[in-house]
Amino acid sequence: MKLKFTKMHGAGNDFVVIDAINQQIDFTTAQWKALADRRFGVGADQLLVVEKSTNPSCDFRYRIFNNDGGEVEQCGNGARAFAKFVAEKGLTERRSIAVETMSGIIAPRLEEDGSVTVDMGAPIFDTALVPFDTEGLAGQPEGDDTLWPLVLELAGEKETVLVSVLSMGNPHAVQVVPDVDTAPVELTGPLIEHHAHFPKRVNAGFMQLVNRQHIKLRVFERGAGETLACGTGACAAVVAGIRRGLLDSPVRVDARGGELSIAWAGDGEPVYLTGPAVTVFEGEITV
Ligand SMILES: N[C@@H](CCC[C@H](N)C(=O)O)C(=O)O
Repeated sequence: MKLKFTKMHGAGNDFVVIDAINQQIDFTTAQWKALADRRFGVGADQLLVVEKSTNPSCDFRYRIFNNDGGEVEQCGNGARAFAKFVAEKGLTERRSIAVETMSGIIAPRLEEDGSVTVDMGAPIFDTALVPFDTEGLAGQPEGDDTLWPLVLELAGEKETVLVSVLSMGNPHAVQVVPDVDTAPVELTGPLIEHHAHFPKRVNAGFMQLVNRQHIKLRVFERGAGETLACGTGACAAVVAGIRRGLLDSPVRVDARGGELSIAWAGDGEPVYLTGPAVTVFEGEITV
């Protein structure tokens, strides 16, 4: 079967975007994985699928598959690419759309300057919903109920890292590091991703505070490894920093592939993610 696709990126987090409204798609996990493969396929951190929604208050349904073939709940940079894709393909005339995802409705809006702002919904702190199993963990530090001590096993040695645990529709564990360039992202990222206390695995964020409205961030993503940017990771890091009293909204987030901006007014309020969405090329592949 021949499949038409568009290669896009958002601050270097790259995607294969597929119109499943005008094409019939019924892929196995192995086929998703093959398409995302950087040597044998097109190559992408995530595959994004555009579908019709059955929810009358939504314009589209948005499905997300990680590079490892697994379907996941949310993707922030992908949401910006999604909004640009449906506009460029003429699938909608609207500049603001409501999009059904596995973890609720999000609302991307195309800005005049070409960037996209997404209402990502409110962060979730209930550990059962992240999901995060707190049984057997040592006591939490005073002041923030989302901060947890996580014990990692590194070459037989135990090391405790303090992580803020929350969900942006998908699970995140964010820690503050002195310098993102020397942070042990490749070493501890996989250990955090697969930590036994996260039954659905987790995205591991490493943030460096530059000032109260500016951070640097690296994210070791669940199912994709370290990416050049992670939109939900940026939302989670800023929410964690504001809750810990370290940051003030809005916050500029420097990822390795570009700059994002995050605004959040506090508990119960939605997080707004603004950043670029770029079309790289169109293609057709036999799958
Ligand atoms: N790159 C994304 C997040 C994609 C999903 C993530 N790897 C997960 O498994 O939850 C973003 O921009 O948010």
